[in-house]
Amino acid sequence: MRLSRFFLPILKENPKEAEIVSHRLMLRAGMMRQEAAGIYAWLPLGFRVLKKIEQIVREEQDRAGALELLMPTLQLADLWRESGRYDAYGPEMLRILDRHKRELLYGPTNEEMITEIFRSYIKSYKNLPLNLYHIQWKFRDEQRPRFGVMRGREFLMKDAYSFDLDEAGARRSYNKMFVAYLRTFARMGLKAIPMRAETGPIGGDLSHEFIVLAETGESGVYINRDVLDLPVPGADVDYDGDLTPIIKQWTSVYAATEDVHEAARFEQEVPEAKRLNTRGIEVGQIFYFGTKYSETMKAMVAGPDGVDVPIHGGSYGVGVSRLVGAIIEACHDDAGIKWPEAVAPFRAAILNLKQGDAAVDGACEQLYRELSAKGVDVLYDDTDQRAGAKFAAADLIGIPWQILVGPKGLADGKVEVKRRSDGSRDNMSPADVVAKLA
Ligand SMILES: Nc1ncnc2c1ncn2[C@@H]1O[C@H](COS(=O)(=O)NC(=O)[C@@H](N)CS)[C@@H](O)[C@H]1O
Repeated sequence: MRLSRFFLPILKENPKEAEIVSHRLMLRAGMMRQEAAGIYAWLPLGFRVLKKIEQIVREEQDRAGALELLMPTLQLADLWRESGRYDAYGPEMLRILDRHKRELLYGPTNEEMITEIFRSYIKSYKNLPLNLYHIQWKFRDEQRPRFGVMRGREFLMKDAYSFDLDEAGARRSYNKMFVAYLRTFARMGLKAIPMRAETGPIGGDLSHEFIVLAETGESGVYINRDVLDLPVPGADVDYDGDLTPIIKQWTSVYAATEDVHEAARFEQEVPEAKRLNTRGIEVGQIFYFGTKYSETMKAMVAGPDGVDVPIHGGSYGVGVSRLVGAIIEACHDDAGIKWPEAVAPFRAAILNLKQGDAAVDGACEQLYRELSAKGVDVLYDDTDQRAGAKFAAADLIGIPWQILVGPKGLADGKVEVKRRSDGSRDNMSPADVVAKLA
């Protein structure tokens, strides 16, 4: 992508409404624009990151055996009356009347709708276990939307829903999602710690939140530092095998949100030097809620003995749009964002340090052509800004690799490669840059 042809409305100043670094940097880096309280337009640079995060979530859901579908954002109120949550959900629910005065709502979550879909087709335990998911926009009329995409009103969520014959089966489904979440967040360069949590409006009696440590996080957390060094299951993890050793390993080290924290146990179990009380950002939450929805909504299957029983369910959410902010909270410095390569909007930026100089222009064009031909996502800063402004922009938007092309280096057949994550620099030939990044 040539920057002269892109749409990247970088802000010079820090927007005053931004209270946390991710909100400030997303606005300054031209990644998004607020259209209403808690409602954002995703501009091209931010949208590229959102799609990369979404794709990692999708790949790990698929690896765990979940099946992707897409449910609508609008739902019938009557569906929520069946489960008894229509009134219980309260003012966070955006209620809508259509032209025929039919009562609709903008879905904050989809337990009811997925249960309705399930019960319409599945009647036998032989079709279980089943895990259906989608990646869809949600609306929650938060009292105080704030911190940019961290607590929005319209936000993108992956929500998966599992269906099993009994609790044992449902726990196996729960464990698959637990492992998939460990892998998902690790692939984004995050350490997301699974912690026991309250179940809240979703319900049930078993839930874990996956929390990224960050001072600006809304959740207070208490952990044994050992949890930060536990191994994340590899891509070859056997989802049809026994996952309980992995779950046991990750849940036997103390990690709890403040709502379920047990101070006495923490003191007793965790050596002083290993105790950490800090804050974190909830990037995902998983729930086992048994027959909460299947009983009220009559989602039954005939068991092995032919008798109809309500299925045991669970739901599993990931804050896809929140993750854009969470990753910035975890990966930034004073100059701007430091994207982990897996989610960066572009892998490399070519900075032409002397626009109009034939040798420099030629070298940049050749690098741009060769890297693009090898499938490397490149942003070529071919604007006529001075070098200092180009350095600042590249640091701000957080592209992992910067390729600085100037007349002096070129005279020696070299360009400078800067690694954004640690600031390290290397001089090498353009051909070696292509070999390194392709
Ligand atoms: N207002 C919000 N803005 C941005 N992300 C949010 C917001 N509310 C929740 N999320 C994200 O969405 C994830 C799942 O939301 S949730 O309420 O915990 N779970 C559910 O809704 C279940 N139905 C999971 S399928 C959260 O872990 C969080 O990362």
